[in-house]
Amino acid sequence: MKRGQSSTERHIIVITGPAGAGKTTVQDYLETTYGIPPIITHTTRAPRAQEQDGVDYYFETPASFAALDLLEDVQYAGNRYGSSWDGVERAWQQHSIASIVLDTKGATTYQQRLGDQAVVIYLAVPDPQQLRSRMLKRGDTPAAVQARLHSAETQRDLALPRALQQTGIYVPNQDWEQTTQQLAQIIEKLSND
Ligand SMILES: Nc1ncnc2c1ncn2[C@@H]1O[C@H](COP(=O)(O)OP(=O)(O)OP(=O)(O)O)[C@@H](O)[C@H]1O
Ligand SMILES: Nc1nc2c(ncn2[C@@H]2O[C@H](COP(=O)(O)O)[C@@H](O)[C@H]2O)c(=O)[nH]1
Repeated sequence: MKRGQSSTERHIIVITGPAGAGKTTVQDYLETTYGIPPIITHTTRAPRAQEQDGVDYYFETPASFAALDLLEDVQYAGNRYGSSWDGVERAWQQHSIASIVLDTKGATTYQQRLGDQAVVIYLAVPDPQQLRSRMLKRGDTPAAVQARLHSAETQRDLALPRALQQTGIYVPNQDWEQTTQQLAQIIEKLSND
């Protein structure tokens, strides 16, 4: 299959939403529960405690990031992030459904470029105090949490963007049990496509 060629059988679950909403938690759950492989993306951000190169991200320098052949890339809270067709194809070699965690700008790009192959899930946690306490609980420093919450990108991602309102699936992530039930419905529908 050529890069970007449309296929009815292969899908990417694009998980988006504000910082601290639970996107990585959902991605990990989809992998452990359904065997859905994550697409690993690239960033110039420094690794957090416990994060590993090649597992959580490919951690890049500004120079190595600039040399990448990327499908899309963004600036988020002062760092660069980007994803590649190679990453998508590597995940699709393992499973017909893959997942990727993106900001809402990247999610919009995936929807525009992949059409129905991109299934966008918007994880909603509308209360910034809840996002703050989740990031603190995760181990982020208070200064990092403050900077992240005040970034223009997090403020933008607090709401589902207009471009995703028709096709994006709104998933409130307050009650984890309810979240997993909604995820099960999404996976069942995709598996029957
Ligand atoms: N439904 C939930 N209820 C309570 N806590 C949750 C829920 N979902 C995720 N969390 C917790 O919230 C914290 C942030 O989750 P996670 O790191 O997955 O967010 P994220 O959206 O990937 O954040 P970022 O974009 O900043 O990387 C984690 O400690 C996670 O365990
Ligand atoms: N458009 C893209 N967004 C990405 C990519 N990889 C991660 N992200 C998003 O960036 C922010 C910040 O991530 P963090 O790990 O530093 O908290 C978050 O919204 C991610 O979803 C990417 O390749 N492209």
